[in-house]
Amino acid sequence: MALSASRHLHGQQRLAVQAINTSRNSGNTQLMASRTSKAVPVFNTSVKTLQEVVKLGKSEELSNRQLFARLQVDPKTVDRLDMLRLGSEKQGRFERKKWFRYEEPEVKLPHVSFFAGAQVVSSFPHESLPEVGIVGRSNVGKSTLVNQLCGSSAARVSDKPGLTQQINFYTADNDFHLVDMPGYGFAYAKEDAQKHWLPLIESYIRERKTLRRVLVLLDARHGIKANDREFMALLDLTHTKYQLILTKCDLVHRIDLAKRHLLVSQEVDKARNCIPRVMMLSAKHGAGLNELRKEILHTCSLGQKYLGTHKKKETIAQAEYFEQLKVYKDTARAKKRRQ
Ligand SMILES: Nc1nc2c(ncn2[C@@H]2O[C@H](COP(=O)(O)OP(=O)(O)OP(=O)(O)O)[C@@H](O)[C@H]2O)c(=O)[nH]1
Ligand SMILES: [Mg+2]
Repeated sequence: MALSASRHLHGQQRLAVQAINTSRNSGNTQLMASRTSKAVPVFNTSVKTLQEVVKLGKSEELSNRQLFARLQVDPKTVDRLDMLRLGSEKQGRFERKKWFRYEEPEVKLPHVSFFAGAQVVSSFPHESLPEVGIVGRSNVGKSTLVNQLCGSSAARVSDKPGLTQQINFYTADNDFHLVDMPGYGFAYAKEDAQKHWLPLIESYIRERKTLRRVLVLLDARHGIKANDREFMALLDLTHTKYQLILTKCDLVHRIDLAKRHLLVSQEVDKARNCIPRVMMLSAKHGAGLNELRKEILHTCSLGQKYLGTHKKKETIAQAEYFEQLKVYKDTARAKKRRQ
């Protein structure tokens, strides 16, 4: 597991991250940024723009936080987050008061029930149904996600990190399995326990033939951390398909969420086994869960069974929403002109 984090990065991304690190190490206290310098437009324009920001960071010795603040987001992306109710909103002046909302058609997954827990490889259950594994740092919300995806309370959840201490297998109506793993990067876990879990997770990932995809959960407030990179390097090495999910999106303002999404997407752009689409959700508020449910169903080849008329309903709901959004924006523009 002790794989070098930088090995996972590619060419330009590595340069960008190195430059960000250099700017961080070179002393953030001596800030040379002029207040008048322009924000660099970034969203939707891929690696080139990240380089621009990094160049700016180098020339002005900005910290990561300041670089982050300089990123600009595409209003269309913010509208999309708004539609899916992802990200928090500042109260007061920045709060959007709306009389309409996107009535997202719900995707229902079958209830899950716990059927096996494994602390050693020999306890892994027999390989039968397609499996989706859930990994991530401790306390990122893995067990909560298992519950929220399937509307159950089968998985135990705690606000203290390190609750899940074995690999837990949940079956969804004998159609597929969700596999909840212990978290990594938990500093207070007894070293023995950490030493035990990591090889166990690694064995599961290396050996499990029915494993269709691994969902790597990242806290939207922090993005990709060093131990996430190590884990992703392992997944690349073992040719395991994986996808990144930003969780706890309700705790991040939507502009910052858009920026975080951009940076994470750019970092994994060229990772060999990573699905390029980085998903966002809030297990607490339910935002983004439908998108992930659909992704899981398609991964387990269950789309036809569960998503029969969903696409049609979704198209109608979206058309209605965009129509109302247009009216809302036109009214707001007219009001502004009158003032
Ligand atoms: N605000 C917010 N809190 C969340 C969200 N998802 C999970 N939490 C909270 O995060 C805490 C940790 O959740 P768990 O599901 O136990 O996290 P875990 O990743 O399984 O943790 P370990 O088992 O220790 O690895 C709990 O207090 C949850 O209520 C979310 O989307 N938003
Ligand atoms: Mg857990």
